[in-house]
Amino acid sequence: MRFSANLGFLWTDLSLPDAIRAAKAAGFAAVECHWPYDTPAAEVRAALEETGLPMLGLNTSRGNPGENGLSALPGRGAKARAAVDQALDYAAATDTGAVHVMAGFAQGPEAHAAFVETLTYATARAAEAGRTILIEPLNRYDAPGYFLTTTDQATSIIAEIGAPNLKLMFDCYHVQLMEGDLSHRLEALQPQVGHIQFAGVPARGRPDVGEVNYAHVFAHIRDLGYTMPLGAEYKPGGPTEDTLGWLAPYLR
Ligand SMILES: O=C(O)[C@@H](O)C(=O)CO
Ligand SMILES: [Mg+2]
Repeated sequence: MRFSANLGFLWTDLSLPDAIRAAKAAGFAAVECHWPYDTPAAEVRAALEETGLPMLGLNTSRGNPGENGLSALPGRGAKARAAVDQALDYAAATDTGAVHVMAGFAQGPEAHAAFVETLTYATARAAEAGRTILIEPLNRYDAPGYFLTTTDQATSIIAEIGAPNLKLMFDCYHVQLMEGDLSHRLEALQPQVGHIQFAGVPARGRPDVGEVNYAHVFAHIRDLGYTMPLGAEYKPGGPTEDTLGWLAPYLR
């Protein structure tokens, strides 16, 4: 198994380039981030080249304070497309494979239509550069009112748009809180999955603490033939190095 360090949560005490170096030193095979826009892309690219780690993904902007993405917000289409452009430009400058297009807090048919419109734009633009667009259902405890909450909703949107580069971000943490049944869902949804993330449930801490047995889940993912690095997207609650005991068996 190979793992990707999510630098939105891990090593947040370091600059993004130094966090990339720390992830390499700890044995991660890849990195991913949330919103890297305050760091010049050239600095991130240099750290990626120095370490040899790929950047797997980054997110579109959340928008104004209190917002959590713009793509499903009726009347905000121009801003949503600008966020997509910003993310794809940063991805091009850092050779990042995927962009997670964040839906935002919205409900109802108009939000659905807005989200489909933004994703249609995003997938067409991303396809020109061979990049993937990800959509991610978030749980109702952390993101109450978020538009995208279940894997059923996500796969129905993916089917409606029909773009081969539109994929599901299967975050085991969110899926466990909303739906459970991780093993069956991972198996059934494998064709639509573009990236997998994980964290301990329910505290979103290190993965070897909580109600999910990740040693079992990781073995199941391996047995399904999935070979991409899995995204460690958890809040360490202290020095990241002190939380990496779960990783050690996979580095031998
Ligand atoms: O799970 C998450 O929260 C993230 O993957 C994210 O992209 C930001 O909401
Ligand atoms: Mg996630």
